[in-house]
Amino acid sequence: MPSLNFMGRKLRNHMVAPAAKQRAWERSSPSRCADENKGGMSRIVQSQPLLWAQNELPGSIQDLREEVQHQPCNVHSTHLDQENNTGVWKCGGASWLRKSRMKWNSFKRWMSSDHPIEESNTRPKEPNVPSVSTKVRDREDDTPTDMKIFIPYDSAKLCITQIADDMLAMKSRHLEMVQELEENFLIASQENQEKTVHKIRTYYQNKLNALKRVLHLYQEKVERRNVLWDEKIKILQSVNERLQDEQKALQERNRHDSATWEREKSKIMELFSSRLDQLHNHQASTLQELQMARTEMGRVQEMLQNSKEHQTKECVDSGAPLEGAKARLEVLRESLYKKERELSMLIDGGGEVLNGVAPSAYTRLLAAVIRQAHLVYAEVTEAKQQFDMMAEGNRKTIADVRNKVTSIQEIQTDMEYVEPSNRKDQSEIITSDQVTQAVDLQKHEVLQLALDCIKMGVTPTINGPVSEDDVAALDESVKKFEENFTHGDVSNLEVGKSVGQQLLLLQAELKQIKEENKKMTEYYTAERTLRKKYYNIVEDMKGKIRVFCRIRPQTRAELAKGSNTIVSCLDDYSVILETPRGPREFQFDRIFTTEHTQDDVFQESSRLIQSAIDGFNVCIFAYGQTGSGKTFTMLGDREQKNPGIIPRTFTRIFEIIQENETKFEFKVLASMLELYNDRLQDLFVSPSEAVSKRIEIKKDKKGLVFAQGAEAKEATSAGELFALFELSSANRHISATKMNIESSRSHLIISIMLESRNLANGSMTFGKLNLVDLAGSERAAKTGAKDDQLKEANSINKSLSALGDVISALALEQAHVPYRNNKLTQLMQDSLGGNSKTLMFLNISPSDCNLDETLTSLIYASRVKAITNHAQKNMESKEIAQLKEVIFRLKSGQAVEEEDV
Ligand SMILES: Nc1ncnc2c1ncn2[C@@H]1O[C@H](COP(=O)(O)OP(=O)(O)OP(=O)(O)O)[C@@H](O)[C@H]1O
Repeated sequence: MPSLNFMGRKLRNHMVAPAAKQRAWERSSPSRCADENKGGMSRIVQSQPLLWAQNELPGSIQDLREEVQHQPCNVHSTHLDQENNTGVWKCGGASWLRKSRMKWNSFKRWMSSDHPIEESNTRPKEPNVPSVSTKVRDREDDTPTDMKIFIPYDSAKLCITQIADDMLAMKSRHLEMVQELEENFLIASQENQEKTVHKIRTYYQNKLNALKRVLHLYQEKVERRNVLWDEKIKILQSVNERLQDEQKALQERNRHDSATWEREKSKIMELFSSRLDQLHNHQASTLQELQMARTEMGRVQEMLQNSKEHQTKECVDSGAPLEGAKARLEVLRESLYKKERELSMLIDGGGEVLNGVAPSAYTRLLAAVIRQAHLVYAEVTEAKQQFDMMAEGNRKTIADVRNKVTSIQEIQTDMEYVEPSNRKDQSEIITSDQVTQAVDLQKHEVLQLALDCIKMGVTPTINGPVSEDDVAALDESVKKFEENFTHGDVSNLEVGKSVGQQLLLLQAELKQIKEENKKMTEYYTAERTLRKKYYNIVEDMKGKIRVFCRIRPQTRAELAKGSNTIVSCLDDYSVILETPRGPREFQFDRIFTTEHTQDDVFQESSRLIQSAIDGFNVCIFAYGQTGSGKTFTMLGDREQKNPGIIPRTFTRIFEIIQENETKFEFKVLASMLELYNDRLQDLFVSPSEAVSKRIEIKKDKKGLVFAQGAEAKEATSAGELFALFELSSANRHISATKMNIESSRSHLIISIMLESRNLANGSMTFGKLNLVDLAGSERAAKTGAKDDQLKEANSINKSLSALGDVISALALEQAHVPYRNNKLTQLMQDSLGGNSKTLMFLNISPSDCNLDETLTSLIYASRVKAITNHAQKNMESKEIAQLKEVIFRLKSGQAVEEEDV
């Protein structure tokens, strides 16, 4: 049975009409729809009616294709309507078919025109099944036009139903696809949007971060500057306060002196001003006289003029002379000239004759007054100021008055051009004005002269001829004046002078007291230092553990952070820590500041090296938080430009040995151990070898602690000892903390056994010198330690806390001291509270960022100071030493000489 492919599906259950039947159908349908074939309908449609009448549907593929390809809506509806009318197409499926067709067509249009890509994307072509449109087109091309295929009604119906189903399915699929596409699009756009937003956000976030960093740097800079300024301001403030205090004290002292002086001063000033007033009054009266003389002269001149006119007339009339008038005029003129001379001399400062006083006597009088005044001026500061102010004010007034006088003179010159009738009145006004100004000017000039003379202590020179009577009169007045000065008014001046002198004396006394104070302070400090020194020696003799505190300088990191210094030194023995609750003072045996060198530090500790050689157990150890300067103190810097206690000790040991080699025979043995993660390690062997080595802490019969299993190597020079130390340093554990500082993560214990034999008596001494660089105490959280580092930190803290417990127990003199709690305390047993001289270095940071650690360390070290050791010399007599030697030789199978026994 032949099958049809339709829309990619095989159509089964359809009947293909036999060829004969088809041909008959073709023949019997010549022009069935001739009228309807207006829109170019195919021939198939035109030839249908006959068969339709026989209840047979147009079942050819061509028909279906036609229906599918064209827009048959109106045509087919007409056609179907017709069929309905004829009752052939009765199944009621026309509208259904139409709808399907319409949907199909619209879908086809959508597929072919608008969404070619989507079609290919969403519905991949099956390789062997062509798409509907292609297939139909192919068939159009391939199928001969005269070929007819008849499909039975049932098959067609089924086919159409299937098509409809397909279409519905397809529609729903496409709707889904559209929806999916829309969703995809939405998601994609959303993603795009989010990506863009993310990109923008990241870009701006980066920018913001960079800006923040810059801002942070600036802030740090500003903060650092602020801190510096604050410090400077503080210093300035303290200086200012000190100055203010001093000023207040001086003011206080001056106040009651100046009150007395004020009174005396006003009296002196009154005296001066009354003297000056007298002079001024005299000048004024002289000037008035002069004025009167001038007026009189003017009147006489007028009279003369009148009489001239009269005389001329009379002469003309009678010829008599004007003898009387002339004589009077001469007298007047003479008196006027005299007055003018007096005045000018007075103004020039050198009056020939003043009020009947001769110049030499006048000079003496003036000199006496000026001498007294100058004394006051020179010795009393307030008086000096007052005088200077007065002189300045007076100078200004003189300048003003001179200006006025000049302007009056100018007016006088202009008067020459004024009408003679007006001239008289105006000249009178001007003259009176001139007189007032002249008096004023003289008054101030005299005052200025007096002030200048007082200031410089000189007497103005007066020239001119002097009569005998004048001299006698003046001598009399000078005497009177001097008497007045001595017995009466002048006493005030004396008081002023004595006040000034007292002031000077007081100042000198103050200076002396200050110097004495300074000396006293120096003596006190020296005394205190000496007392402490002796105290230290006594404590040393008693065997107390001595604690030195060393303050390191601020590190670069701390300076960069802008940390403040909170540790200061009161003296060589007291350190003060500024805490939020106020300053706390701690006392130690010695304080070393940043100004102290490695040499200073070693000098203080070198006495103990001699003790070790003398047969004592000596322990020097450094304690402090990480980075506080323990290694710097014990070992020095990495380049060994500033060697610490350990290398210096090596050198010193052999220096002492060399100094005593004629009297003693020495043997130096060294062992170097590390306590890392609660494990003792011999540093003379590599870490890999050390793993298999077991070291145990033991005590010998004398109670001296030693590490069994650790090598002790002999050194015959400082160089050898140093080489041994370098060898051990290479095997040490160090790590970098968060602060990026190379940090010791283990406790370093260097034990130097010093054996000496007295060549004179054969006695043996055994000293042990323990040099310990403890690992840094630290807070794990602060250093950011993790894993191995955290383990290290825990182990270090555990050992240090065990050390703290031992210290507490020893300080409180408890019966049980928990030495055995940790290997560190076990090792240090004979150094702490044992048979030892112990020196502890407490290293601290001066910065506020380490306040907590510094405070803890200071408290810790304060407790250590309370411990008393019982230092004893490890010595054996010659006999014991010899017996030991014999026993040793016997044990080792050597021959024993009689002498030995
Ligand atoms: N007195 C000092 N003068 C100058 N620099 C010092 C002084 N003390 C310490 N330093 C410097 O401070 C830094 C830290 O010192 P150091 O390594 O000695 O500390 P530490 O306490 O031994 O640290 P850790 O416990 O981590 O080993 C070093 O760079 C050191 O040079």
